[in-house]
Amino acid sequence: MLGPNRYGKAETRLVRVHRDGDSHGLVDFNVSVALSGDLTATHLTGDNSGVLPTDTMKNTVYAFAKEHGVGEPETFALLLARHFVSSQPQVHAAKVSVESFVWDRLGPHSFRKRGDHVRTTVVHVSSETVQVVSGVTGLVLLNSTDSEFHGFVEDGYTTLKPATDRILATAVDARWRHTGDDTDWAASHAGAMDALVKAFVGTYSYSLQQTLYAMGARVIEDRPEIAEVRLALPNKHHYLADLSPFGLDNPGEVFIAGDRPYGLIEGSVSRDDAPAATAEWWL
Ligand SMILES: O=c1[nH]c(=O)c2[nH]c(=O)[nH]c2[nH]1
Repeated sequence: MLGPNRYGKAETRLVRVHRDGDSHGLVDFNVSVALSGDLTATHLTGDNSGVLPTDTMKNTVYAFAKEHGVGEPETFALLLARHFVSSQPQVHAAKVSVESFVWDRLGPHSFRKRGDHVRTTVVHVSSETVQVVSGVTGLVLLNSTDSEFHGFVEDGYTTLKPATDRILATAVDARWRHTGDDTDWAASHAGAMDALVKAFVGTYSYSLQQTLYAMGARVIEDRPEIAEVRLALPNKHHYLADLSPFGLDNPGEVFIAGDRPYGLIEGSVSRDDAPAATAEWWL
């Protein structure tokens, strides 16, 4: 029996220049489309009469970028998702994901790509429901103190020493689900980012788990349009270098930046009255 299925064009790379006079605007997106609906025939018999080619989806991304311009990623994703659901009767739901790469302006037509985090958007549209999820990935943060970790379980395999002053560092992977589908997306994203960063900076931490909850709670407190936040926080361990063989003291100054393995702390924080999600949206 054929199970759940969907199909689409993944990772269409779109760069849109808005030539408004001498000062140009630049938008740099990676757009993925996934459609689901009445697609049994193509799987079971190869009857493609209900299959909109993924090549057409890619073309639609570029044509819409020209015809409608490209503003906020949420707006562009909603436009595309609604188009596929409303124009193709056999398509019952569309998921459009956008990775948005930020370029800082250097001049009227010159830009420098920001190397760190990527803004993300995933919208799900069906004939009855709309769900908008915004987020960020690869936002690297570090506190060089105000972090402790002790009081943990110790069994026969535990070697970790309690820490009363350590580096706490992570690369934030966060998604947040909006209550509605009509918000000032730019202001909302900037506000959520600000809340995440301020909570990381301002929390005296006894575990990355505690910091995770503080970050999610701060977003929920600051942003009424957001129903739920999901966070995946790798614990980017920094190990104190042992300099005693060289007769050197090392009171929290020289560290070895660890790579793998890393702790991975994941969790969700939601508003008490958050409406239920209408589509799956795990990280
Ligand atoms: O903040 C932390 N949480 C943990 O669960 C954990 N486990 C560990 O070894 N180090 C840490 N640090």
